[in-house]
Amino acid sequence: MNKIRIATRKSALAMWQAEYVKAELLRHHPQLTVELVPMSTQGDKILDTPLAKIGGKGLFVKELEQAMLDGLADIAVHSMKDVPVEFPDGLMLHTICPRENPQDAFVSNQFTCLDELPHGAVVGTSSLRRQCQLKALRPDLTVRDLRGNVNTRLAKLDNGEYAAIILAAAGLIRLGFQQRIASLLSVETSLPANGQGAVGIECRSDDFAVQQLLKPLEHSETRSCVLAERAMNRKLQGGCQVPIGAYAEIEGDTLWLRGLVGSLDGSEIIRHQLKGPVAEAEQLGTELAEYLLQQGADRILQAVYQAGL
Ligand SMILES: NCc1[nH]cc(CCC(=O)O)c1CC(=O)O
Repeated sequence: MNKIRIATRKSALAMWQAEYVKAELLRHHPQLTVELVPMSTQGDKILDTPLAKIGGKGLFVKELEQAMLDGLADIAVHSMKDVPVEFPDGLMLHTICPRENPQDAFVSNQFTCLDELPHGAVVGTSSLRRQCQLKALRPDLTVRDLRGNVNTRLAKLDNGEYAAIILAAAGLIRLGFQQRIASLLSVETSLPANGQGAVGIECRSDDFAVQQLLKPLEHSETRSCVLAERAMNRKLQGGCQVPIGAYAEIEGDTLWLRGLVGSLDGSEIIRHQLKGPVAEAEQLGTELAEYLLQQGADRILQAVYQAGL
């Protein structure tokens, strides 16, 4: 094995992440040749429809997966947040890299934080999870859909269409837009999405040569956290476009997992948290989901799906 081809989306953030993996691979294996194979996904092509309405899982990953199955690429680099909780036959999530800041960021040219927003202000986000938590805190706000990659979203804010927008801090930081972050939303205010801020690497399940080369890029703490968060989503059977938050932290040998499921208007939010051994990360995620389901999460999610999303 002397060459690795990386399938990646073409957005600036995806290219940054692929370049990061390329640099890490070369740092650990200086003899290796690494090539990027940029491609467009459905999620990149359909720009005029709110994400939640396009439906279908894996909107941002399917084409990359097909490229690996067809032997046109060896690995795919993803934002873990966009990766469905189940994998197609023949492919696996092999590596989870160190997490960037997992928080949501408040970005505005006029206001420094949520509390400063005037009554009825328009806030942009295309995430049902962010919408639900925003409306729970500030029912007066108008949440308006905001699609597009990070650069597009910032441009729409600058056009004056929104008083503020909410984005993942990780994407802004990676692209050098840290100074655009007016403030970070605490995880209590806006519980992140499962996998937010983490980069994952997918490869063919039987490609042991590539898997060997990927090993040094793995970050075991991030892996445990992301596995717990994904196990929660899997049990809830939530796609990436559902008002579900899941966030894990590690303190010593203990994993602390927080989760929530909410209604679109924020009028109802079911929250719970669990602590347990890091070694049982996935069981914790499943257990937390079971608790949320008992508390009525299934009823809330059914209502979300029936709203035609
Ligand atoms: N859904 C798009 C997406 N996928 C990953 C990130 C940010 C980076 C990350 O979470 O790793 C974003 C943008 C956003 O949510 O603002």
